[in-house]
Amino acid sequence: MGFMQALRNRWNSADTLVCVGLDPDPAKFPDAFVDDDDALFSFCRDIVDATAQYACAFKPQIAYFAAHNGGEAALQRLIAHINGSHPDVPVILDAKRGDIGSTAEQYATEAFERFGADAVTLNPYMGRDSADPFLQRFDRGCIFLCHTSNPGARDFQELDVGGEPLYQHIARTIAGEWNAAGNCALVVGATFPEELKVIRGIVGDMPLLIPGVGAQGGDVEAVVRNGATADGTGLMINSSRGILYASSGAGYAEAAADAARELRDAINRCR
Ligand SMILES: O=c1ccn([C@@H]2O[C@H](COP(=O)(O)O)[C@@H](O)[C@H]2O)c(=O)[nH]1
Repeated sequence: MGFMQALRNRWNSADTLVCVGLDPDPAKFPDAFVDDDDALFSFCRDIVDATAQYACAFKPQIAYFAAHNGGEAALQRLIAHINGSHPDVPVILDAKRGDIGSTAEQYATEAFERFGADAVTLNPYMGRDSADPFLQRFDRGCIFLCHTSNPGARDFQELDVGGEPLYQHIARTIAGEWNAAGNCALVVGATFPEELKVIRGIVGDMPLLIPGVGAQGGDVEAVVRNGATADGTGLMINSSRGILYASSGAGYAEAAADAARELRDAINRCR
């Protein structure tokens, strides 16, 4: 089954739009991991197992693994663990890749074969040929940056390009020309709810990955009101730090589960 179908199944069967972000930072780990040489994997595994029932997707951010010796091997084992123990929950590798075609081929192999991800985040800045190696993988999700959650998103993404802001041109191009196989989605920050509304109007029912609630302060109610599709789905609302570090004590996994459940419930109250 491809990423898009797995995502729709998960939205419906688990009744959740929560994407659990996996951004492991050893400096924030509970004391229980001080002497654990495999802490990146063990901490994330515990979070995954505690939150899977509330997740429509998991989103490991590659930088938090690649920053450490052995971290990429830990990421590989973590995704294998998710695929083995929680096979209904798709995995989005947040890597924001984008390069000339021959290099992009290698990045596609990295995401889908080496790491076994179901979808990957991509930067569309280098254009169609940089995206083709990913778009041709019909069973995998290609999630392109459209309007990001950070303050600097305005620097380039809102520049006028021929009568409309660049982010709207990106949304229109990807929803139209690039989405022939129906395997595209967009990243839109929760911190820009008005832009989210405009993007939803352009892309129809295309799934949107929404970072920026929780630690970045995005408003859940505004996200659901402006971003959900008519059937109350269409969104993967990500929280990373707000779930991972809900507690630094011995009950970190239970606290993460509580945070994920509370986010699911807050979202569902608005649907
Ligand atoms: O526009 C974007 C694109 C990606 N991200 C990533 O999402 C998470 C957010 O983490 P929080 O702790 O929930 O703030 C992180 O992995 C970012 O790299 C984003 O924030 N904004």
